Amino acid sequence: MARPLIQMALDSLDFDQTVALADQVAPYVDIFEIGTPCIKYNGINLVKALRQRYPDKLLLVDLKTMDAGEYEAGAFYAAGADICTVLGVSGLATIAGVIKAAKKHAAETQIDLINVADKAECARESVKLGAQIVGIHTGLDAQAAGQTPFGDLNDIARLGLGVRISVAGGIKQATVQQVVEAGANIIVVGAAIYGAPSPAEAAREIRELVDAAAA
Ligand SMILES: O=C([C@H](O)CO)[C@H](O)[C@H](O)COP(=O)(O)O
Repeated sequence: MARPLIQMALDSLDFDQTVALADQVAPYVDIFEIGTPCIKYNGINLVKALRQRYPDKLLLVDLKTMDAGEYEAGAFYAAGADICTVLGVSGLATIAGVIKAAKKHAAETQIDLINVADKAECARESVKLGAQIVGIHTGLDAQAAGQTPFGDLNDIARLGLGVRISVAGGIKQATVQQVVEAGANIIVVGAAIYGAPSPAEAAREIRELVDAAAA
């Protein structure tokens, strides 16, 4: 199995704390995600700052675009994003717009299936349009209501879409093995790292667990 990637969800609102957290976990993660609240609060300058500080890391901007796909995402790809997210619920025209913007910058598009009713259909159509990553995502509010991403991950993995699958939603040390075995290629971790007494130590543990599960 190809080594799954670990994506660190940087979900603080504070610019300096976000960069400091990135510095702590950098040795153990493959992708820095600028989370949705963080990008709304800090804007494109944070993308530029992380791009300059980490030229070799993958950088995902969790725009969760809902409209004006090409227009909104284009600026973030130009600033250095490798991946931007677009909501599956936005519809195919918006998804196509983000994909068009990504192609202009030789970058990638991730579909976020959060709150999509027919996830299989949305994933299939998005992949036909050219999306490279399908994101299974139980958001923070849904997590608080007791939901998990595991059932959806199994359903989407079974489709054999031939693109990478990302999984997000409360993934922690105890569930890393399960999601790797279910077929996730990108493991997104936020609170289990930034909420730990030592984020660096938590990220190191997760790296070890992901690599062991994939071995
Ligand atoms: O995308 C996220 C959330 O919707 C806020 O934008 C989180 O970054 C994602 O859920 C990962 O964080 P954890 O669930 O805390 O691991």
